[in-house]
Amino acid sequence: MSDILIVDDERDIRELISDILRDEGYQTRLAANADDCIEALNAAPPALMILDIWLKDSRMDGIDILKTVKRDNPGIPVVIISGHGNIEIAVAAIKQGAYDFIEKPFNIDQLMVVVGRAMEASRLRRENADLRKRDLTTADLIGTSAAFKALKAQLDKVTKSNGRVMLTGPSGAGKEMAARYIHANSGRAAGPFVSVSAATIEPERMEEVLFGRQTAGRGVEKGLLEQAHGGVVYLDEVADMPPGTQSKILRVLVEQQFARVGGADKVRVDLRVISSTSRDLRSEIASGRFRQELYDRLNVVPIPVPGLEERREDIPALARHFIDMFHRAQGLPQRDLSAEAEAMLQTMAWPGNVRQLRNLVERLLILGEDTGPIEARELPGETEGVAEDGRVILSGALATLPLREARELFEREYLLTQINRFGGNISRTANFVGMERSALHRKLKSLGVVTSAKAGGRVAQYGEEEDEGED
Ligand SMILES: Nc1ncnc2c1ncn2[C@@H]1O[C@H](COP(=O)(O)OP(=O)(O)OP(=O)(O)O)[C@@H](O)[C@H]1O
Repeated sequence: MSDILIVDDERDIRELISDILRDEGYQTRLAANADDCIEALNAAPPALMILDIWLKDSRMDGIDILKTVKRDNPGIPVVIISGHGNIEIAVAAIKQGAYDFIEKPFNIDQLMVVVGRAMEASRLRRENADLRKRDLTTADLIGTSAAFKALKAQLDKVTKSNGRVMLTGPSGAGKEMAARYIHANSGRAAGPFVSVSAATIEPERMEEVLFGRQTAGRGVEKGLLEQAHGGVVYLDEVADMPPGTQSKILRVLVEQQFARVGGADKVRVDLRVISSTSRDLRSEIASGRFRQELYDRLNVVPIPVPGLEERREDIPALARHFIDMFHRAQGLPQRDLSAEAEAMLQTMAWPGNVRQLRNLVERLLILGEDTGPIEARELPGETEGVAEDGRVILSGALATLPLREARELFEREYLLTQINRFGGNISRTANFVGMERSALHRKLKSLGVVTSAKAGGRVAQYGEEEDEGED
């Protein structure tokens, strides 16, 4: 990401700019029209773009390309080249997000000043983004539960080797985080960590994205595998890999080398492969969707990553960790968690695992109060209920109480609800809940529930006795 993409329909001009910049030590890539430009952007985002406004034989002009870049790659600074006297267009381009402009004809010094400034801005922006990303992705793994400790012990063991690791576990449980942990604590920590999400790469572009491209005009554009040289390549959700990609990856693993698209040279890269799946690969293999040979090569050390519900003990520490993180990275308020909110978080269902917790914390910090602890009432309307798998979901209020008090609260609310359902009719209620009428009366009395025969409204309540409601 330290090269400059020069987009100009006039060959002399783009080559002149390129020569000047290369003399100054920059790497350049050239594009003559919108299609070449978009292709180059997709192959790898450059550190800077120099873009001519008028492009002949191009399906988009410079302003349209600028808009596309600002939409898809807002971090790339774009310097516009405008014709002499076209100051309005240059101003319009700046409004669309261009970093600066140079007017034709320009001299070398002007060009170098603008490019120097833009590259510096780009470097700072990247550094910032990297810092933020590191903050969000490679922070220490949080957890003290038994399930987490078992995971950590396995991760620590594999940091010392170079073996291929397959992380399994539900989505959002922290598989990529675990892979980053292995990388950061291994001998490859100084090398790159490159994440490949095969499902999101268009199958037609897969080879180019993975293996890179080699052309006479543009030289070498490194693919993801080459970018990961000396480090770790993380194959995310391998079960989502189209069959063609599975074969290609398998061949690289077997041959330990590959060729770039359009190139004959064999490229050898030094990689550690860590992959992940949230699906059962054995059944994917059985149904013919995943190749057994690839599975055997990737699954050298399988490590299961537990879902959040298997490590509820870690939820408060994780929630506090995310509060700190969002405070530092985004300036969101640093709030504590009330005991009820904490208990409620620990009893909720977490189908989206740690990611869901992180998103919830972010939402609470954005939408909630600026000060004071996060309270249970701010949490999503999860209350007691019976989950699909038959487990009871408890609210924070119940979860913080001793059993006797929790049972009393439950019984009172349960019986109130039933009496109201049956319109205050104690016989029918007793029949439904499976108690003798007299026993139910005693129970209600001990719980402080009074019933009222008044028509309409809530006919049973907790509190002062009004009259002996009867059927
Ligand atoms: N133990 C942990 N400590 C701190 N943060 C964690 C931990 N586990 C996961 N996270 C955070 O939870 C979020 C989801 O984790 P990650 O992306 O690693 O999950 P994943 O299992 O790879 O998900 P998917 O399979 O959907 O890609 C990330 O923001 C990550 O930083």
